[in-house]
Amino acid sequence: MRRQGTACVESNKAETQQVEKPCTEETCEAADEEDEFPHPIPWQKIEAQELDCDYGLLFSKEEASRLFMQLEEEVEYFTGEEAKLQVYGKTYSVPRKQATYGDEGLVYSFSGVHLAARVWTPTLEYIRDATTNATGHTFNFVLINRYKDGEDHIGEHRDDERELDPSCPIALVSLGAVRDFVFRHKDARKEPKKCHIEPVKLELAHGSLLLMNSPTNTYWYHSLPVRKKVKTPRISLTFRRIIKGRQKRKKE
Ligand SMILES: O=C(O)CCC(=O)C(=O)O
Ligand SMILES: [Fe+2]
Repeated sequence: MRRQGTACVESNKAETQQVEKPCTEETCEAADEEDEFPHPIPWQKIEAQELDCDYGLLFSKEEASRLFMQLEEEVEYFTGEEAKLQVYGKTYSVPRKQATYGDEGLVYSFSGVHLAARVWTPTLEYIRDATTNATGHTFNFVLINRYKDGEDHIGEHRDDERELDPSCPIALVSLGAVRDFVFRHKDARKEPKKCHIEPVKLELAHGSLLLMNSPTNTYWYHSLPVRKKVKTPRISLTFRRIIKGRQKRKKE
């Protein structure tokens, strides 16, 4: 992604990050003029050893709420077998709802499931294009996760599937309830711990965009932990670029 000349950041309450100082109105304007993308947003850089992310607010609260409601009408989530997950030969229910949309013929495979993309809806195209305008990257696929409340979650994983284009970051758009998002370095997970690398914890705001740049997903696992106090739903959209020739076949 290309960044504005000056980072103009409020705060995303990243617990372990240094927050850059907000810039003045003049420097923000100057940075906007320099930017080649039509929808420049104030980015915050989030860095740690082998972790490189950019975080910013892509949509205002009002627009994010409108998009959330439209997605509630439009998105068709998987049910039945497609809503299950396979780990070491065992089948589990996914503790959230999932859907995939994208360019024709795309299939995304992970944890033993092969998810075929439905055709983009108008709202998904709008969010995808806003993400492209803000980042300069194009995406041909989106995985949508819907968490009905704080009981729904996603366990630690890396999005390192071989069909993902390594030159394209994963762009995570959040709508709805604010949730914690935790990165943990792969060497800090196993016992005995190889090294002490602190986790990186973020709060993903309504309307926010988190760009996970290379090599983040090679070294860092991420999760959205259970948060029992959260009583309202959240939708996450992870826009990706899949290399067509590398996909596995969809299971018959
Ligand atoms: O809900 C989130 O923000 C995370 C989703 C995620 O990690 C994924 O779709 O791979
Ligand atoms: Fe992920």
